[in-house]
Amino acid sequence: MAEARIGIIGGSGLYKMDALKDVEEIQIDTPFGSPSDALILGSLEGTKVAFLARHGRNHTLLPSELPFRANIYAMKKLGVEYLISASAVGSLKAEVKPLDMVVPDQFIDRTKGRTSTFFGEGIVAHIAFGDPVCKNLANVLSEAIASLDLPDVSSHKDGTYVCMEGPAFSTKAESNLYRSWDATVIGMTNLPEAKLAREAEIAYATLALVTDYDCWHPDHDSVTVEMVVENLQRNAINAQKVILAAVQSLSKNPPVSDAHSALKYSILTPLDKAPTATKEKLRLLLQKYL
Ligand SMILES: CSC[C@H]1O[C@H](OP(=O)(O)O)[C@H](O)[C@@H]1O
Ligand SMILES: Nc1ncnc2[nH]cnc12
Repeated sequence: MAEARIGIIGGSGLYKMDALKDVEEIQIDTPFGSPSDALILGSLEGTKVAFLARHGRNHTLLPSELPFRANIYAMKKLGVEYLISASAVGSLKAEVKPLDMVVPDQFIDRTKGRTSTFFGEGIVAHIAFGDPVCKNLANVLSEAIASLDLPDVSSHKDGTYVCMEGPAFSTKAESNLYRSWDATVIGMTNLPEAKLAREAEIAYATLALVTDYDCWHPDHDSVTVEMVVENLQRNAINAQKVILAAVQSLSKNPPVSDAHSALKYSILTPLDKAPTATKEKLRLLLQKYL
């Protein structure tokens, strides 16, 4: 199987990477079903990367329908060690404007019943998730933004991403509640991904691309898809520049990441006592520890 150390998951508006060369589409089967779409393997200025359109290339999957486990497992199968998520978000703070970029360091989970673990069926693991994002990978993203001159874009290092269930946007009461929690941005996808990436020992960080002020701002209309789409195109162009700069940095100086050994002290079940079928299903994640 072809390999890439760096993975990119493109969210709303980022369905492909224009600069990818020598592209190969790979249909990957996983014990958790099929990913959102074929993974696209290609070269970004000489560095091999794997790209996946989170909602499918034609945006056919709701946030609640995303096959998060299959997506992360497929990245792992290709050898991905660093995973960059590009995601559209609403802003919960006046100073974080549409077109700005945020590299969050925290998440709040407001999803409902999404499967966010590979474990179960006889193998119990509890990963540490106090720092849900790989700090070193997040720094690479922040430095990549800083290295570029992006008109009308301010960059915000750190911040809290509220992950809501959707697909409807928030009520004003909810939006103001999240503001009272000092949250920075809101989206519908990144938290299950971050958890599963950590279980798969993949360093994960988010490039959050602001499209709107959600519905709390007295001087701005409440978010609509039309409003989001208006900003997505410019965000997608900027995001590709940032990702390219980040990939170049990662290929020269791949940072250490605690995520790469996240399972070391997390598995409670003695693996010699665990069901063979589950060990086989999770072999890709567990092989270092078997
Ligand atoms: C099109 S607005 C709502 C939609 O956009 C974000 O998706 P992604 O994180 O994949 O960029 C948000 O989470 C919602 O899924
Ligand atoms: N306001 C918002 N709420 C949730 N997800 C979003 N994605 C983009 N804008 C959003």
